[in-house]
Amino acid sequence: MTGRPRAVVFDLDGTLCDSVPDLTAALNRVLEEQGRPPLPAATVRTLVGDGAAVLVRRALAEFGGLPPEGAEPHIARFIALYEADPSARTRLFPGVAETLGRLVEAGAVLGVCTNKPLRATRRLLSDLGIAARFTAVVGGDSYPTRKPSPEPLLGVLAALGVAPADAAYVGDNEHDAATGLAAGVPRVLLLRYGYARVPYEELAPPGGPVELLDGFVDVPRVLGF
Ligand SMILES: O=C(O)COP(=O)(O)O
Ligand SMILES: [Mg+2]
Repeated sequence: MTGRPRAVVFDLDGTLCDSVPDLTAALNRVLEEQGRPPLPAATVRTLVGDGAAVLVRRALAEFGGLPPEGAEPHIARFIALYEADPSARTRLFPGVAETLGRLVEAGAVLGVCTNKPLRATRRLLSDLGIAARFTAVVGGDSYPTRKPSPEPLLGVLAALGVAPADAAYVGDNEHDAATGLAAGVPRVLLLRYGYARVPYEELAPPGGPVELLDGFVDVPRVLGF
């Protein structure tokens, strides 16, 4: 890529918004309905990043074991609860709305590539007032595979009509680093305020294509806008 990218694709949870409070609320409703104790938000934060089904499976399996009926009905219940109200306690990280506006004004086309189910993703982007910034949005259930597979990111870029070589990907965790690299995107930025389960320094060895940022407002400068 010479100069600034034509497209910038963003992860959602832990990158654009702090969604842990609403994920925690929906998850704890599901646990409460089974007579299980609630999980603190700090624990739920460590379970996010592989989509709704894995979030519920991890919560059930790691904290009390699978019920006899299995995880499926509880996954469905969680998704229904979360989709109905994904934004009551969820906030954009500082500078996100303004920075997305700057990028669009500077001529970038923007997309979202998240492991969150697509319906909840669309509703959350709309509730947060940023849906119109994105030309293409892909969720964890949009393709047969989800991140760290490159399939969803390649799908967003195809929808945007931009080659991976002309794009940047901005995320917050180990899956985002792996996804960006596997898709052949030359610039991969990670926000170090996010929900990674691996130390950020390990995800971005010096001299490699993955770069660490402290704040969302740094995205345009780092990408040459
Ligand atoms: O795990 C999820 O539901 C979504 O996480 P992501 O937006 O960081 O991909
Ligand atoms: Mg994330």
